[in-house]
Amino acid sequence: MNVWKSLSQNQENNADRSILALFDDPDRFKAFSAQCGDFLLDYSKTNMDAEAKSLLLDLAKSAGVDATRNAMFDGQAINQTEDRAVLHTALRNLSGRPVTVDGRDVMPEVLETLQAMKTFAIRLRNAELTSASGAPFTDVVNIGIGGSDLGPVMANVALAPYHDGPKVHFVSNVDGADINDTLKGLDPTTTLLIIASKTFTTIETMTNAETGKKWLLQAVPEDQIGDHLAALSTAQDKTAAFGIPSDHVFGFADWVGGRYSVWGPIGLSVMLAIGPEDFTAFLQGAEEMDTHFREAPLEDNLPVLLALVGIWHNNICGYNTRAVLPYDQRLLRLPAYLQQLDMESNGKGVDMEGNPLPRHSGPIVWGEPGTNGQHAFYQLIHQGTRVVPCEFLVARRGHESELAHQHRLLLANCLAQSEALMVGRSMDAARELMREQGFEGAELEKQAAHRVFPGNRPSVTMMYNILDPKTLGKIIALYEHRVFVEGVIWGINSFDQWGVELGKVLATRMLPLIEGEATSEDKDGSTRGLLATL
Ligand SMILES: O=P(O)(O)OC[C@H]1O[C@](O)(CO)[C@@H](O)[C@@H]1O
Repeated sequence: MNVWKSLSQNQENNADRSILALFDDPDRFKAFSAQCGDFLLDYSKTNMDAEAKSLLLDLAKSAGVDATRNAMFDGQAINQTEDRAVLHTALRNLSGRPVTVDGRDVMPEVLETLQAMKTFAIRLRNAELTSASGAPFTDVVNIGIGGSDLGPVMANVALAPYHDGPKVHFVSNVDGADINDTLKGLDPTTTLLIIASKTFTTIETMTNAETGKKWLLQAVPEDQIGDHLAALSTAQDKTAAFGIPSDHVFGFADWVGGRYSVWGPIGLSVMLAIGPEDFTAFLQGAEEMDTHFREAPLEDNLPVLLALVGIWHNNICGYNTRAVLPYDQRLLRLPAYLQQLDMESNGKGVDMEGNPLPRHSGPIVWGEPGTNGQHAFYQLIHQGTRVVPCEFLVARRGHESELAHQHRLLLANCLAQSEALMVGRSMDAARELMREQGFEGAELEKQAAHRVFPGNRPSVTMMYNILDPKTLGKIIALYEHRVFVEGVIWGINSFDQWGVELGKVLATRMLPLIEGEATSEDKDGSTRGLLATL
């Protein structure tokens, strides 16, 4: 029987399996958790049993996860629709181990660029590299969108305790409100604008870059404007045309995907905020996870296991979303970051050969930090008609040692939520509760029904010592490889994003209609109707 069928069979045979009952096995936690250093992945609170786990591992083996992973790390062009290697891992290959693309070792150039970023960051942070007036830069604005924004924003918020450089801001949306509100409080004479765009053609970024440049020109002489600009891009001809001096341009190759780019030049704003040393620790954390992913056997391999949990919930149990719930306020932007990483990578409908997929690909990823979410959408997670697998992340300790009691409360809430999801509350327990409150008869029955928690709802918990740069690097690399493994199992290309193209093309054609320079005759009735109201 094929493995997919065996997995479905396992699930059908155990449709009423109780997650809690799986803990009758005293070794359940040990067998269904794995570690990479202090980072622990607990997937014991899922309804996966030993047979299902073993079948899932067979699935990973038969899909060739090992071989494709090696092909990725070795620089083969696994992004087939763009004929590109996929080498974000080279950006954190601090060992300098040779990585060849088309017969050429790319590592000398990668390390040289990293060194150039460090030199730039040190000089700016030490006020050796100054604004046109000679004053130190107080503020840095990263103008970018998608992968040229979400990664640096997420890391910047996550690493707030390590900020000791200029204040870093982010502008992404083409909505003028974004740049207007960001620049409003800033002084152009002490602000550096970083234009972050892999292609240097993205309409939102280039429009905001022009607006930003005009804002600078109000206070900075035109011939010195270059002092206030930097660029992060693969398109160095375009950065020069924009007026950015070559020593303020940090390039990278096309084998770094946008949503995988925070590790290189796109991370410059993070490096400016936290300093090169902490940025290097961020890379080291990712490098550690890379080594673990390459070397740990599949059954102990965190990215593989997290991917298999995802496949189990999505394809076998039929749960179509997953909630990322960091009990770590500084991971506020992690869900948004993972939405791009996961949904842009694995939101695909055809396999490598272009054939329609026989089963669902990537799930809907969403989330918010706890405990805030508890007072918002957890109602649905606990009592709604849909099952939402949850992914909790929590540190063993916080940075605020003087507020350790608050951290204990945070931990208590995190652990209580996964317990509540699994254990639930039976009708009998709810009746008892209502009886204690003086209800009886039909009213007791009615009130009790509202207080039942079905339970048996799955979650995974990831625990780490503290959210430092190294741990953040590990978390992000873990999720990158998880997305990769899931993609390999579905047989899709996780590294292109053709699904974003059509909207871009239509927006370009729509603009003249909005500006009244073209007629809307060939548009559908809804679009015509909407245009008519402008
Ligand atoms: O860095 P760029 O080239 O401006 O692209 C920004 C983003 O746009 C996308 O291409 C999707 O629209 C993302 O994949 C990418 O991260």
